[in-house]
Amino acid sequence: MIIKNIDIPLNQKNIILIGFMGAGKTTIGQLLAEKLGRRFLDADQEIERLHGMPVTEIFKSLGEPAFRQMEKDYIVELCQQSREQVVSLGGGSFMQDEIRSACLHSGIVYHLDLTWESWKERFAELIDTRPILQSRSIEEIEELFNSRKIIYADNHHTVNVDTLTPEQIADHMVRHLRTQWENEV
Ligand SMILES: Nc1ncnc2c1ncn2[C@@H]1O[C@H](COP(=O)(O)OP(=O)(O)O)[C@@H](O)[C@H]1O
Ligand SMILES: O=C(O)C1=C[C@@H](OP(=O)(O)O)[C@@H](O)[C@H](O)C1
Ligand SMILES: [Mg+2]
Repeated sequence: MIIKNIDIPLNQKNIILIGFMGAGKTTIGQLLAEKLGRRFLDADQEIERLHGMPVTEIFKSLGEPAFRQMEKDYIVELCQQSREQVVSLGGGSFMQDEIRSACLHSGIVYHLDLTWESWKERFAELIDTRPILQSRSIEEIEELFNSRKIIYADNHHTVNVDTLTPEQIADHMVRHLRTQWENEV
């Protein structure tokens, strides 16, 4: 795969949010984009728009492999073609090598990290809209959480989201990004 957008200035790179379902990627990405005056793209919302159905329906009627293919097509293309966006990924997309590689080469990747204890408190509000959670026991979800954490460790910056509000996290990221942009030589 040829990856474009590698050699662009740091302040033009897409900012890409990764992390487990419910970590706050969509909520914080939207806030961060507003604060930076950038366009916001949520991969799931864009896939829903492109294919004309909700993610839950894609899983139900076309199956998970079809959804993973849609994610790969959409995110790899986005990494190649766009700059200066804030992009929130779906939690499973970073498991695909091509997506991970395209994001890490072309963007600034922030991992929104939270502990299993904090995550469990969000479980009830996630279950209806995350098909991946519906077919698993809590023990299996914990296993998935731990195995994905290893993959998410491949990032540029990690932000712990256990105790702060989305607003505080977005503010922290703005400060962090501005420091990086100012220090670029
Ligand atoms: N820092 C936070 N503190 C408390 N609740 C949060 C926080 N970030 C997100 N949430 C809540 O968790 C749920 C999942 O958030 P969402 O942004 O959809 O996560 P993701 O896109 O990572 O799956 C939402 O109900 C959201 O309001
Ligand atoms: O982790 C996953 O496999 C998924 C995460 C979801 O996005 P969020 O991480 O925004 O919840 C969505 O892409 C889909 O339900 C699958
Ligand atoms: Mg999301």
